[in-house]
Amino acid sequence: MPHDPVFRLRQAVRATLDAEQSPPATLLVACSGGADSLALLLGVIAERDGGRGEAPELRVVGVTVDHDLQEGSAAQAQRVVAQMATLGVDETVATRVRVEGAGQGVEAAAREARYAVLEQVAEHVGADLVLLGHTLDDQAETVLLGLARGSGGRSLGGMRRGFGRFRRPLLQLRRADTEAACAQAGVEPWQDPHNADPRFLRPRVRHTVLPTLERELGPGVAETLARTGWQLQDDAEALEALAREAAERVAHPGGGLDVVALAALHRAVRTRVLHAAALAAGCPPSELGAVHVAALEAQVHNTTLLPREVQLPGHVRAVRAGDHLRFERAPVAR
Ligand SMILES: Nc1ncnc2c1ncn2[C@@H]1O[C@H](COP(=O)(O)OP(=O)(O)OP(=O)(O)O)[C@@H](O)[C@H]1O
Repeated sequence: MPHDPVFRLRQAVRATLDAEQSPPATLLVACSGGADSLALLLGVIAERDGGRGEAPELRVVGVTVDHDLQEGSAAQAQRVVAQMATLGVDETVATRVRVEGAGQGVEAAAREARYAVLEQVAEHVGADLVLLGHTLDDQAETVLLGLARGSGGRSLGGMRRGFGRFRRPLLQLRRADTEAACAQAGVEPWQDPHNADPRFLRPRVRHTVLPTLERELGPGVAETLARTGWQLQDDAEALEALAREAAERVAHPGGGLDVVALAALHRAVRTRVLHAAALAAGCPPSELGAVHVAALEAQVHNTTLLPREVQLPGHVRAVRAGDHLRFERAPVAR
C-alpha cells in the first residue's frame, strides 16, 4: 500500500526508530493538534500496532503544550488530549508553560519554553525519544528564512533530523501528506490562528513568499530548498569536525591561539575556529555575529595595522601580541 498516506507516515516513523542505536521503548509525541503532529501520531500508532519483529513493544505517550497565549488555549489543549486518546495513545499529558516576550519575540520564546517543557515531560515519563511533526515544508521555510537573514552554513542548513532525544521523522514528507493522512483517518486538525497571522514571519513565508517563488520560478522550490538544506548540513558537519581538529593544532601554549598556525588554515575552517574560541572565551552565542568573526579574522592578517585588539560581546576582548591571539574577559562589575 505505498500510496496509503498513513502507511507512508508509518514508514517515516519506522525509519527514524531503525536509525537508533538501541531500539526505543517509550516515545513521547509532541502534538499541537495541527495536521502535522496528528499525522505523526497516526504513523506512530500504526507502527506500534503493526508489530515490530524483534524490537520491544512501543509505549506511546502524547503530550500537548498550552502556551497560554490565545483565548481558549486551555480548552484547545483538552481537545487535543481527547483526540490523542481517541487515536489510541497509551498515556496523555497536557502541560502549560509561561511565555515571556512580545511581538516577533513571542514565537521564539514560545518555542524555547516548549522544548524545555517537552524535555522535562520526557524525563518524567521515561521517554527515549521525543518526536516532532516538522515536515519538508517547514524545512523549506526555515532554509529560506536563514538565507534571508544571511546566516552561516549551520543555520542555512535548516532543521536537523534530531538533537538530544528530539527527532523529526516527517522531514521528508509534505504538509499535503499529513493533511491526506488526517483526512483518511477522519481526524480533524486544528487550524492555529497564529499560523495564518501575517504579523508573524513564518506565516508570511508560508502563505506569501513560498507560493510567490513557486509561481514565478516554477514548482518544486520547497523540495529544492529542503535539499539544499540537507547538503549544507552535511557540509557544515564536515567543516565543524575539521575545525575541532584544527583547534587543537592552533592552540597557543600560553592560552588563546597561534596566529601563524591560524593563517595556514583554510578560511572556512579558520573562521569556525575563531568563532568557537570567542564562544569559549565567554561571548554570548546570540550576540556573537559574522562581523565579530570578521574582525578576529582581520587580526590574523594584521601585520602592521593598529589597533591590535577587538572588542567582542560579553565584555570579551581579543588582543594580538606577536603571534599570539589571546582572549580576555573583563570582570563583570557588580
Ligand atoms: N502546543 C504544542 N504542543 C505540543 N507540541 C507542539 C506544540 N506546538 C508545536 N509542537 C510540536 O512542534 C512541531 C512543529 O511545530 P510548529 O509550530 O512548527 O508546527 P504546527 O504548525 O503547530 O504543526 P502541527 O501541524 O503539527 O501542529 C509540531 O509538529 C509538534 O510536534
